[in-house]
Order: sequence, then structure tokens, then C-alpha cells
Amino acid sequence: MKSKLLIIGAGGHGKVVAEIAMKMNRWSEIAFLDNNESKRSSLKFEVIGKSDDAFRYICGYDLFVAIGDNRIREELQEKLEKAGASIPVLVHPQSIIGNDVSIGMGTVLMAGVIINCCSKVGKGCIVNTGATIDHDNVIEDFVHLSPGTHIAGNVRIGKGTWIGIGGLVSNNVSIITRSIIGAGAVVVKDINTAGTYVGVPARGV
Ligand SMILES: CC(=O)SCCNC(=O)CCNC(=O)[C@H](O)C(C)(C)COP(=O)(O)OP(=O)(O)OC[C@H]1O[C@@H](n2cnc3c(N)ncnc32)[C@H](O)[C@@H]1OP(=O)(O)O
Repeated sequence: MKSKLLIIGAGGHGKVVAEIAMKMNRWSEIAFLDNNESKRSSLKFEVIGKSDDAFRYICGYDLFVAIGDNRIREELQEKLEKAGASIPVLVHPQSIIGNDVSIGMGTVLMAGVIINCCSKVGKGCIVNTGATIDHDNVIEDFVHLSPGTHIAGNVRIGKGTWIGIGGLVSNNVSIITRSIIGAGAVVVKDINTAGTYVGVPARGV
């Protein structure tokens, strides 16, 4: 772990990530990278370059990709990993994590998150504000659980899937890789074909 943290993405998501990093009190310095040249700072932190500059900072900084789009986040994090970057896990101090829970690098747990025992959260995931993940779940890499989503027990969520705000997933359900579950949807049975699903119960659109 390095003493400085560089957050890639200075937008709304990046700001929340920076706040969590601040609350963790682990880094003496926090800065951003962002491709928007007009953005000079975010919160009180300086934007010191563009996203592509990240590779130049690998030696001096921990790097965290704060980009909401699952595919873009995945692509950049994978490249940074290959280049040997140190990529932390960010955990809001007001989140609750049970026993035998594993969390992959580049994942952020936001305020009010609860993860119960024996669940596995992959790398590069966003577990957004107030989301809950119950027992024995597998949340694969680069998943985004939006604010207020609730995942029951024994659920598997495939790589790169996005669950919209307030989405619910019943117990013993499996959702295939790169699915999109709309805001407020309730998934009550397995989703085996990638696509967009909305409503109660969730159906393909
Ligand atoms: C901190 C943060 O901000 S984290 C981000 C939180 N944001 C979210 O959770 C947003 C989630 N996004 C959604 O729910 C979107 O509506 C999506 C991704 C499901 C669909 O978006 P699009 O692909 O653009 O679909 P589009 O808006 O064209 O809708 C297609 C149809 O599905 C319906 N639909 C879309 N979303 C939903 C929904 N959540 N529930 C029910 N019906 C929906 C639309 O009304 C439309 O129906 P129609 O054809 O009868 O008019």
C-alpha cells in the first residue's frame, strides 16, 4: 500500500469514492485523474492529469478506478493490474461486513452497506449506498449494485451485471454475466440470457 491515492474519475461517483477514502484515514494525499480538461478539482482534491496518465503514477500512488460504467471500469482496472498497480479496497467505516466475507481489489463498499457471512464480492465492484448482500452469495467481478439493492441468500450475480436502484433479487437465484436489472425490479428466478430486465417480477424488455 502507498501513502498517496489517485482516483480515476472525478465525477459524481468519484466524489463519493474520495469521501470514503478520506474517512478511511489511510492516505496522506488524495488526487484525481479525469479526461475532462475543464475539471481542475473535485471536492477539495486536485485533478492532476487524464485517465491515460494513470500508468505514469503506478510507482507513487495506490490507484482506484471510480468509473460507473462496468465495462470501462473493467477494461481500465485490468490494464492497471497487468501493469502492476496497487489497487485498494475502499470500505466506508459505516458498513457492516460479516465473517468469511471476501472482497476483491478495486471494489468500493459505500455507506450503509451490509454483507452477511460467507459471501464473496469480486474485484472492481461497486456496492452502492445502503445495498445489502445476504449470506453465501457470489457477486462476480465488475458488478454494480446500485443504492438500496437487496440480494437475498445463495445468489450468484454474473460478471459485469448492473442492478439498478432499489432492485431486489430473491434467494437461490442466479443472474448471468453482463445483465442489466432495471430500477425497482424484482428478480425471482434465474436469468440465463443476458439482456435488460425490468418490473415485478423482472421480465426482459
Ligand atoms: C448513485 C447512482 O446514481 S447509481 C445509478 C442508479 N441508476 C439506476 O438505477 C438507473 C437504472 N436504469 C433503468 O432502470 C433503465 O430504465 C434501464 C437501464 C432498465 C433501461 O434503460 P433503456 O435501455 O434506456 O430503456 P428505455 O428507457 O428505453 O425503456 C424501455 C422500456 O422499459 C420501461 N422501463 C425502463 N426502465 C424500467 C424500470 N426500471 N421499471 C419498469 N419499466 C422500465 C420503459 O418505460 C420502456 O417501456 P415502453 O417501451 O413501454 O415505453
